[in-house]
Amino acid sequence: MKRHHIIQLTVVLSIAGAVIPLAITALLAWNLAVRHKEDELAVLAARVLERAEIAMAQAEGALSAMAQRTADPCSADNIEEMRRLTIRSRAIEEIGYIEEGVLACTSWGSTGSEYGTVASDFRISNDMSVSIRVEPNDALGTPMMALRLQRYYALIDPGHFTDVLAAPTIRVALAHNEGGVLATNNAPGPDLLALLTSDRTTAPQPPDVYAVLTRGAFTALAAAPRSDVSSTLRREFLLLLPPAAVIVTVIILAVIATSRRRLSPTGEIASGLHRREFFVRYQPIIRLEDEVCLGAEALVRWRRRDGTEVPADQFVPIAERSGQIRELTDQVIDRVLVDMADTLAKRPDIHVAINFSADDMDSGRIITKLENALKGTGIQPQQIWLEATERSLMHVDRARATIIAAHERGHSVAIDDFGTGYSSLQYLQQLPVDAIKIDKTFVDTIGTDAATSIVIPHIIEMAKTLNLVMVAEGIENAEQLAYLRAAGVQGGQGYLFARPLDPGDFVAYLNRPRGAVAPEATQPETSFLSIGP
Ligand SMILES: Nc1nc2c(ncn2[C@@H]2O[C@H](COP(=O)(O)O[C@H]3[C@@H](O)[C@H](n4cnc5c(=O)[nH]c(N)nc54)O[C@@H]3COP(=O)(O)O)[C@@H](O)[C@H]2O)c(=O)[nH]1
Repeated sequence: MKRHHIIQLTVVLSIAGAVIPLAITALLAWNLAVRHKEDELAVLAARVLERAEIAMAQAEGALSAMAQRTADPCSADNIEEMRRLTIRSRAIEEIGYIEEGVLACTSWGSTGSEYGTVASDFRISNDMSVSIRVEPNDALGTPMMALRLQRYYALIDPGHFTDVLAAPTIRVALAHNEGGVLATNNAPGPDLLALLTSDRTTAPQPPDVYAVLTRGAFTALAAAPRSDVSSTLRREFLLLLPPAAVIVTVIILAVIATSRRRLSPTGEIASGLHRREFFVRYQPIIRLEDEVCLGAEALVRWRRRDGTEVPADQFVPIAERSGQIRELTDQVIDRVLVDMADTLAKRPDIHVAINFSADDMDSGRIITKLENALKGTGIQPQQIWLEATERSLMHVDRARATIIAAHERGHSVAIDDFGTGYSSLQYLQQLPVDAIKIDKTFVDTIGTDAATSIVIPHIIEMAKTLNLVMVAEGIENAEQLAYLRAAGVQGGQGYLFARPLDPGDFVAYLNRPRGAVAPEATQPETSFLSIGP
């Protein structure tokens, strides 16, 4: 993914990382606010039910008490008792006695007025019936509910059930299972009343927040408009905001950290490895004696998606530090075998030197990797050289074990950049390497009066003493070539011969007619590379 795409994605994910948790928080706050409102409404509905139950119980009790009296129903004593029961009960408005359709007396005295035919709407028990809407003759105002036992009746104002202390926006209703809606307060609409009378699960959901409670034969409803919820919503949202802010911060930090990682060199190398953007160029290695090409050094390159080519020294050290060098080495080995399988199989006199890092040399895992990779390719292990810098061989014991294992399989091993590291005679004696590659910095001093120009004769002497093959790096001019050839350095590479080449160009270079010995004539025994285990 390109840099600006990663930055765009980071911005989008950061915004989403902030918006989504805040939206979820708002939704959660809304649900909590609704839940709290529903709880408040349930308390109101419970109060309505309680009032209804108490009122009914009081009316039933009063009627039973009156029915048990033996005195003349409309005697002064009986009327006094009716009045006493009416006054003692908050719910009962009136108790009366009916005789042959005539209201003989009530708690307020004798009347003699017509009672009329009042149909009963439902029965509480076998002998107690209820009429929901009774218009009392003495016009107490609102329609009343009448409970009747034998000839006694008690009038209850149903408004008393629903007349609970609540905000004006709160709508309340009470229904009896058999009698339907008994009382309402603040005029609940038909959609709310439907919740009392029909199946609540199938009834259309009203826009209001509501609570419906059923106890015994009564069902009570309390409802509030959604706008009432907003007052508690703010409080709930502010309560949830601190944890939401923490989540948002964590998400944004994680997004930024991930994109920084992806934008970091390590992240970019990881993407490059994932997309296998690394490829190999081959710098010819020349036998100085007759300038015959005997092989090549594999030098990794990175072609980014935008087409830019990154040189090895800009990413190899990073890959070494980040532990990505293993994957990189593996991809280089695979690439070399793909690029060179045909050429190496046809030309057993040719070798390719692959660079390995400290991690590769310490772990020794490359030996197995090479062994597996070479299987069935027709390439001889002798044709793959291992190159490692002196710094890569610092853990002498582990490096020696890897070198020995390489020898056992037929590979040769060269110390790269010789002279720039910790090279000492003792150190070299401990490592059974086959060749040294004299670093370019020393080759550069040939023919100059640089202070380091005196080093190269010593390196050459030391290598000869230890019977090591020498390959000089970075030969750029004829003077350097002449000096090295005269000093007995067997091999060399550098821009004087060729720059690192693409595989096809290297094969063409290898087969070039100019000054080259015919491939058939270039037999391994004539090569300085015929050394080895
Ligand atoms: N672990 C691995 N290390 C690798 C691998 N491929 C390369 N490397 C190491 O990276 C360092 C830089 O290498 P590179 O940029 O490829 O440079 C090499 C040559 O291009 C350059 N060269 C060769 N001849 C000349 C010359 O005449 N003049 C001149 N100015 N430069 C020249 O030198 C580098 C050769 O390096 P080496 O022989 O290995 O020292 C370098 O340390 C590589 O080792 C890899 O796959 N794995």
